[in-house]
Amino acid sequence: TPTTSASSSVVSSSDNLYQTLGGKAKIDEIVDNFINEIAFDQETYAFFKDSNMQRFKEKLSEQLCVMAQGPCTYTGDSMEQVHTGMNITEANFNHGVDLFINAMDKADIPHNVQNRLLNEMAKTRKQMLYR
Ligand code: HEM
Repeated sequence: TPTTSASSSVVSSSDNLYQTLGGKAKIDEIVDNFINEIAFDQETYAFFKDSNMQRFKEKLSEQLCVMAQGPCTYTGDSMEQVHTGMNITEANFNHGVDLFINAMDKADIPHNVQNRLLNEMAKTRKQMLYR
């Protein structure tokens, strides 16, 4: 815990990401924007054409809340289970991340905060690629 004013400048990277993002309302806004990005993107939409987007919306919101250390429980399937059979390439993944960044931009999430969430998401990358 920072005890001096000199160290208070680093509090923004050790505070609660969920709160910094703006809680559940902001996460849901990002998820709505992301689904809109997917709907208008041929490459990524191809993966989702048979998906239940209402379920995706709920589970992704929970997952992001957990990744941001929010007060949520993830009730979906494991990342390996869900993405197996899709053969997601690194290019597909990176393109999906670009759409997610657009979704965060449209929700007015500052870039330093975006990077913190992206960093958490990147940790699960291996569970999704080439499966
Ligand atoms: C860090 C990045 C990602 C995260 C955190 C993530 C997370 C999730 C979550 C939470 C679900 C819902 C699980 C459930 O229904 O139980 C899901 C489903 C899905 N994801 Fe991802 N995902 C990521 C990347 C990707 C990428 C890059 C693609 C494809 C390009 C993709 C394609 C899908 C599809 C198609 C579904 C729906 C599966 C179905 O219809 O059952 N995901 N993802």
